[in-house]
Amino acid sequence: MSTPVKVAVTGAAGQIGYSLLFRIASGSLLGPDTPVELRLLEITPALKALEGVVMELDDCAFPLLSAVEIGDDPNAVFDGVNIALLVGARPRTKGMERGDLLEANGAIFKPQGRALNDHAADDVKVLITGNPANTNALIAMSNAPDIPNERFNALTRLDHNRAKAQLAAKLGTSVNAVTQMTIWGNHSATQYPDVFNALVDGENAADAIGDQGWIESTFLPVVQKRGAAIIEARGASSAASAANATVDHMRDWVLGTPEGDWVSMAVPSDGSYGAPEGIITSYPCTTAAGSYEIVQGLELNDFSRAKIDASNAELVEERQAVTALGLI
Ligand SMILES: NC(=O)C1=CN([C@@H]2O[C@H](COP(=O)(O)OP(=O)(O)OC[C@H]3O[C@@H](n4cnc5c(N)ncnc54)[C@H](O)[C@@H]3O)[C@@H](O)[C@H]2O)C=CC1
Ligand SMILES: O=C([O-])CC(=O)C(=O)O
Repeated sequence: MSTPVKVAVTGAAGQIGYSLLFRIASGSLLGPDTPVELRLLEITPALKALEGVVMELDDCAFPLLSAVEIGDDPNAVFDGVNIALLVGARPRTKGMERGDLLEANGAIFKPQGRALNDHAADDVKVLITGNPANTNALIAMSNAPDIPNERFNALTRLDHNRAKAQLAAKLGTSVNAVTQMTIWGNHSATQYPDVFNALVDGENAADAIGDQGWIESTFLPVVQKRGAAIIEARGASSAASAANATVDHMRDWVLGTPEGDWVSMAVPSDGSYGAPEGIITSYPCTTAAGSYEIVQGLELNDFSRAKIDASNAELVEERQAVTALGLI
């Protein structure tokens, strides 16, 4: 067996943590041949609950789980970590938009960015799930000048998976038939799920749907507002599906995407497709050998262009807000 990979998870005693840790320890993240060491960060009052979760991890007797360490000091917990999954943040409740969490949650990511900068392994990859995910990732990245920017991603894979599921249901096919789906922009209600560049059984998805009205009035709002619909139904924000998407994103980043397909990842903009540089925005990406590339050369019609520009404009506003708060 190889040396254990050190995986940090913040907010480990929370809802998402309760699904995520067991998936990581069972081998879903890095495969059946890679042992993992978990480094779990929580705020001090949640450490007792976290001890209970660790007891449950012990009771699973996972063959791949080599060690678990917990703590409330990011400088200690992030020491030598190769992967950091930053989940810990307050979730929104009914009636809130994710951006309403900027001030409260943004403050968490500045010290965590610094701690990663000072203590993580040289190869660290950082994925931000805690909302508002794109701008929290920008805060963490901006406070970690020694870590290359492209090692900071934010999660839009849940939106990507939701879009695939809605499309497959509409066309009465399997999710496996849906490829080349893209979420553009912010993980917020302005995100743009793009069916014009997606394929269903190899055919253009928009052509297969053949109904612009359904795309605009049903598909887009259902995907954009799915998080709110889950809060309405469950009384709490999505957790198991968010943990699943977090695993999907990091697994693909480390292990690679399949030939002929891509995934949605919020990554630092390099100006591709006219996105302003210096924001973290969702793009179609392929990955290989632990690195991602933004898929180039896709055609965007005027409808798509306007939606993507609006979502990126929202990210610029969020960046201005956190700049004014002194977080970046
Ligand atoms: N990007 C996405 O697709 C999704 C993002 N989310 C977001 O993920 C975040 C976590 O959601 P849940 O697990 O449901 O929330 P939760 O409230 O159940 O758990 C959050 C945990 O984070 C901990 N925490 C707070 N401050 C911390 C800090 N400074 N360091 C370490 N831990 C800290 C809390 O003590 C709590 O245990 C929320 O911001 C939520 O909105 C949720 C679903 C999807
Ligand atoms: O909607 C929320 O607040 C939680 C979340 O990000 C999602 O489910 O997409």
